Amino acid sequence: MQTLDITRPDDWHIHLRDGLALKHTVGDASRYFGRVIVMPNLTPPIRNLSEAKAYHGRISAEIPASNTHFQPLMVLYLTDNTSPADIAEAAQSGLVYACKLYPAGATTNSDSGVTDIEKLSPVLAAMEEHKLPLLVHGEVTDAEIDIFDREAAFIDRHLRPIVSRFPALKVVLEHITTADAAAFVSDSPSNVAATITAHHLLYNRNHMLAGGIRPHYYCLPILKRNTHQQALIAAATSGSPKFFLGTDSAPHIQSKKETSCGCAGCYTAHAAIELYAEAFEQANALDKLEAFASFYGPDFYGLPRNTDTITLSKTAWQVAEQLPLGDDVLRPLRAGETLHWQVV
Ligand SMILES: NC(=O)N[C@@H](CC(=O)O)C(=O)O
Ligand SMILES: [Zn+2]
Ligand SMILES: [Zn+2]
Repeated sequence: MQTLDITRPDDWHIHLRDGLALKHTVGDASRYFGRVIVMPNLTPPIRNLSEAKAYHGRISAEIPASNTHFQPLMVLYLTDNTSPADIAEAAQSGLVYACKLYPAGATTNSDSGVTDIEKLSPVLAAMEEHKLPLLVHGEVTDAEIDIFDREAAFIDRHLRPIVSRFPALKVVLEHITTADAAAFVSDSPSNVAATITAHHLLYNRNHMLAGGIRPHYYCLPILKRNTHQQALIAAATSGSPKFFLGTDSAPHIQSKKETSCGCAGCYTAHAAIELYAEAFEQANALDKLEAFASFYGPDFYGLPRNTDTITLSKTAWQVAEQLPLGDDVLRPLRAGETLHWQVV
């Protein structure tokens, strides 16, 4: 039987939600991930240190007592009202590891996001000064821009200017979906990086739309055409330290996905590293998985790499049709289908 030992991986982009859901999301995420960067897009969002502390407490309460490897890293949600003082306080706390820019209206729970990125300059300057990374949902929100072009448009309109105006600011373009994003990140200085999800490595828009519409593949930024998928696979398996693991596991109850106006987000926390292993194996690049999953993320954030390991084995297993989410259910990615890798 084929096995693969890798240094314990971290997830640099995950949605754990809140309340009753935490039991299930934390349960799945904490199986083998070390650190997870916890997205702050709750309603209301996590806007300052005191909200981050309270949320950290609610997450920590769901970590099994026997688990000594799992560590949630908190993120602030930038709004039009975020102040440089909020940034200084968060940076000095040791509890907050980044701030997230959601253009208002770009994605799930982004209504409180930033309406005018220009006005964010004092906050970005404070983040640069306090060495707090900026995490970006990189899509423009203009109704006239085609949904498949929103990431590329964001890079040209907003990201290039931010990167050149704040040259020491660490920037992570989250969940990239295009060749344009991969090229932008590759061509930028070393303070600019990107996370890549397993589902954007495994799928393109044909999987979502050809032969029937499959709402469980619908996420934002939306799956693009195959040529973009190929560029993401090339980036993830390139050995470049600018690209690292961020699942964007984003749970929504089944009834909110399978409806006339379904929510955006794919749930992958039940099988995250297993899905990445499949994608890397398909690209003949299993030897590149460890650095992508376990080295480049902490290196970018300036944190130590994990020192223990996990073992993957090539053993087929079937994903459940449904998983609990609070007092409801969700349909995980690949529900009812076979996966080929398993964590021992
Ligand atoms: N990716 C998604 O489609 N959805 C995420 C939000 C996000 O990461 O943009 C969610 O919170 O559901
Ligand atoms: Zn996003
Ligand atoms: Zn996300």
